Amino acid sequence: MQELTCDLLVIGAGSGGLSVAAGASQMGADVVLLEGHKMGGDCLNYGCVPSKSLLASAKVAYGQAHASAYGVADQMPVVDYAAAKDHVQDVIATIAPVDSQERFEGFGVRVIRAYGRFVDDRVVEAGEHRITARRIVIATGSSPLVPPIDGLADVPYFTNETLFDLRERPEHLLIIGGGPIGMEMAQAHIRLGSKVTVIEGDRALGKDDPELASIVLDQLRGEGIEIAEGAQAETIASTEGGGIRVTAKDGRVFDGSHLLMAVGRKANIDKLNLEAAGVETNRAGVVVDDSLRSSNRRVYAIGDVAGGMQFTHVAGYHAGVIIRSILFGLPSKAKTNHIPWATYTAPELAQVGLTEEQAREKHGDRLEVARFDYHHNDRALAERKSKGLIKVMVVKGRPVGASVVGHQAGELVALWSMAIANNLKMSQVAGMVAPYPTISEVNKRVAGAYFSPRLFDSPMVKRVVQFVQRWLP
Ligand SMILES: Cc1cc2nc3c(=O)[nH]c(=O)nc-3n(C[C@H](O)[C@H](O)[C@H](O)COP(=O)(O)OP(=O)(O)OC[C@H]3O[C@@H](n4cnc5c(N)ncnc54)[C@H](O)[C@@H]3O)c2cc1C
Ligand SMILES: NC(=O)c1ccc[n+]([C@@H]2O[C@H](COP(=O)([O-])OP(=O)(O)OC[C@H]3O[C@@H](n4cnc5c(N)ncnc54)[C@H](O)[C@@H]3O)[C@@H](O)[C@H]2O)c1
Repeated sequence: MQELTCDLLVIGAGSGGLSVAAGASQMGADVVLLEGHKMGGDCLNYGCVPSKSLLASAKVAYGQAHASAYGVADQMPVVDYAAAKDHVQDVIATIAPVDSQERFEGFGVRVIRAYGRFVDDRVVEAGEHRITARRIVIATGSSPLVPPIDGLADVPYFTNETLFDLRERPEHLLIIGGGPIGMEMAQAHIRLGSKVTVIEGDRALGKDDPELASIVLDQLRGEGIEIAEGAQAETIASTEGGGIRVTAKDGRVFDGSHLLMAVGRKANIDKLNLEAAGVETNRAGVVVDDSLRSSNRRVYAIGDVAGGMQFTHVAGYHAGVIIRSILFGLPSKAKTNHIPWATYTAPELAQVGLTEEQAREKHGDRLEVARFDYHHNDRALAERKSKGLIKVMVVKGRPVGASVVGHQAGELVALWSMAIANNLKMSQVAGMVAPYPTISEVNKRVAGAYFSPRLFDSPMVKRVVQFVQRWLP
């Protein structure tokens, strides 16, 4: 066993761990990084990157089949599913050097390719190494949750860890779970030529505003995806023809050729022997305070394993929060009110801060909701992507949440993250000038919509204008 000591030990080389290791090492800390599997973690290998790449192939296929509205003949797309997967792997390979062992060794990080396991409150073993660290960061991410559904163990099924390796196009893909993984993969596959059925126990896209989510669901159903809501999968079995049958609690039956499980995540804590370190856990993962510290003050947890919002940009944000505390000993807290998320279906669905329902519950009558429809955005009309809506929840002139559905919703929501993070007023957003014609004018126009009734429906404003006009030379 080789003994090592360091300032900072990072366990997990995914979105969170790599950000901490890169930042801390470049600012002078002595960093050891452990990775038991692939550098880059879920996002690069099995998550964001492959899913968005496959959606990009799907978008091209859909565009070919729906070109005539633009004066270009529709073409039945000839999809080579395996070639689309080659495209996915090519994108991963292009990004991989950024997350590579070589790059991190170039920063001076000692990278050990082994799973880490706590021995006591500040010592971790990994492979042939025993590492004693002043501070330890758990950034071990999450894995697909595979619930104990009757019969599941007896049929072949895919998760996000195996789907991107599948080379033959599924004839009929059954997807259990109508969250972001389920809905993104549903649209990717219907557009690439599979039949798709989504079996959702509650409400599809249930974490988002229902009014906006329904615009996405209408589009997906219009493209041919069967979305069964309130259908809790209860039993799964193979059929005689070699297919798969899912039966819901209420008796509904769904037959298909392939099955994707997309019912949420479980934190990767099993291999860590956290009891030895006195690190408390709960069902969501490692229990942390606002500073992302665990019950062991030397040990932090960030990203998916910390059990909160599970997104790459959250893992990256967490990294910044703890670097401040670990390297400089400064107080630093993670906030959530300005963290956006987006689901990359077409149309996209994005959220930051409170939804209308949450804002109504928290702020009651003080809440005002400004709305603006994509149908009034000239660029969206020119592109024939005018199905969309933005809602901004405003309290005392400041945004507390924004929900966007439509073309580039994920891009639009970033502005509202900045507004909320900096406690900006709606007047400051309205003061921005967006180039014409861009989709981002939607952001300015919704701020304008907040002020319109105050300016255009106010007898007082009218009286002042008439008075001033009488006296102006
Ligand atoms: C299909 C899919 C699509 C997604 N799309 C998006 C998206 O579009 N946008 C977005 O923001 N998020 C998306 N996500 C979520 C995103 O992938 C995760 O939130 C993000 O990867 C979390 O980063 P992390 O650093 O916490 O964990 P990970 O990136 O998973 O990294 C954890 C690493 O730790 C390693 N590890 C685990 N245990 C140990 C141990 N004991 N010792 C050493 N190493 C260990 C693992 O091998 C892994 O490499 C998606 C997820 C999925 C599944
Ligand atoms: N665009 C993005 O940023 C993006 C994309 C994909 C994933 N992610 C991240 O990955 C996480 C996991 O995604 P997910 O879609 O797996 O999880 P999820 O928790 O968001 O959705 C899972 C869905 O499965 C349903 N479900 C659970 N058990 C069921 C059963 N037995 N039968 C039928 N339905 C059942 C739930 O009601 C829920 O709607 C997301 O929460 C998100 O943080 C992000």
